[in-house]
Amino acid sequence: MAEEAILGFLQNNEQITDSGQFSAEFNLDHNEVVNVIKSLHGFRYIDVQDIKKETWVLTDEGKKYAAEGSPEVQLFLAVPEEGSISKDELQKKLAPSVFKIGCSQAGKNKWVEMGKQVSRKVKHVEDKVKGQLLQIQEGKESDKDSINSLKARKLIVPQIWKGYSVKKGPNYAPERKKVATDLTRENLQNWKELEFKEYNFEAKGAPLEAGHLHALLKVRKQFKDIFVQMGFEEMPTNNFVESSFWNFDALFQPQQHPARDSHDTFFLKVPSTTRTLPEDYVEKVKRVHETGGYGSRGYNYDWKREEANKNLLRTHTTAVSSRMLYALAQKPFVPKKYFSIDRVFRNEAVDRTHLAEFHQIEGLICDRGLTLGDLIGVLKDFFSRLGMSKLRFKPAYNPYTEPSMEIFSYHEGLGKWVEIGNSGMFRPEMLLPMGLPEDVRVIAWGLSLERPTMILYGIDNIRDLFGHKVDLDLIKRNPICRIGI
Ligand SMILES: N[C@@H](Cc1ccccc1)C(=O)O
Repeated sequence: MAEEAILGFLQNNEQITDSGQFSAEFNLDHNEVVNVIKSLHGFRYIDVQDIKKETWVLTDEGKKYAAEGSPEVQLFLAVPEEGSISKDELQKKLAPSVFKIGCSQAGKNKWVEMGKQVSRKVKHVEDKVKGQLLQIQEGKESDKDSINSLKARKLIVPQIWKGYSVKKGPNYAPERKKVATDLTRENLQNWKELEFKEYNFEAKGAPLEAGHLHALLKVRKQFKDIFVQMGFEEMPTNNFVESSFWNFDALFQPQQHPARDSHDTFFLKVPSTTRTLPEDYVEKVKRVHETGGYGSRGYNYDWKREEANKNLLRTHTTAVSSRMLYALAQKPFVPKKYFSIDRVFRNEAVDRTHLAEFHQIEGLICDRGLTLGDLIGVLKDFFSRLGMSKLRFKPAYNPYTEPSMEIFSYHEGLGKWVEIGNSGMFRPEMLLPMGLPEDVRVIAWGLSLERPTMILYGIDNIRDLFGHKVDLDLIKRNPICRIGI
């Protein structure tokens, strides 16, 4: 229908100036006309030019008044011709919004006298608003004043109308020839008899159903790149199961510490204990817990080997750092910069911001004579590479670091300071039993991977990001969000 009309019209006329008017004249649906135009254009039967116009369409409220009359007229008609009606009575007769708007408009128009009693001030009124709305609904031109007043009352909104002007194209013919579009076996065998559709190099093609990287993986890669640029080596983190010894004891975390409770930590049933620990070192750790040494008073309690042997799911990647530092201490000293990004587990109540497992990012530098100033300098360098240059530090407590500092950053988007990590200098009670030289200091910090990822991707429920309820669509659609420069 539309195709015949367009090709037929162009046979006798130079052009279709406006596909909208054309559709109205020939009583065709404009959407259908547009589809045909696109298809004919694809085969170059026609040349086209876009037309964009601003038109007005009725809002839901506007449509209601176009059908039922404006609120002011509805209100006027509800007031008796003679005498008056009480305001309460009038209110009962009308919908609440019609009453409210009707009162103010009919009052403004001086159609009614508004008091406790309401009465008419004029004999007849004309529903201009309804008339104007109908005119717009029918696609007729309206004057500026009515457009402005309807717009102010939110009864109409602008809409961009898109159409085309159309001329004959290089392949124009009054009737469309059937062309072959696919390179099938049959089409290739009959190629001499067939005409093939021209190849469209501009066509978008079918969207690819490819794999998509999870947001956490993308952000992890960025963190990894930053560490590598700063000269850090990655620690091996492939052991989710760890002994309490490396997770807690080696970190000078006393055996009565609440984090070592099964309410906070997942302990393993099978195998419930570790097989081997370095005995000499265990002895030194026991001593520093019980009686101190290296300038420390220790905790003064009975340190139990069975407690240290218990297997658990590591609660922080600092367990890996303690293994690595111990290994480092067994050889002639060389300074090191280490990092890791991997999973840790905590026995937590799950809510919008907590899961029982998450990822920790951890960095440490081990060298002679490091100071708190070095730690602050490294943190400023590290976080500025993430685009966070406004930092604040708050004194904090960790059993294994002294001093310890929580790290806060000013988040421009959220307009407030947010906690982004934890840091500190490992205690001598931790480093000296390992056998590291006395002047070696270790500065370290840790943060979660989930938190910056949620901020970057605007996700407010961690369960949408990770776990069995993860939103697969989000993974498909998520863009590359760059942190830093
Ligand atoms: N292990 C700490 C982070 C941390 C790492 C290194 C030094 C200080 C703190 C945590 O779980 O929050």
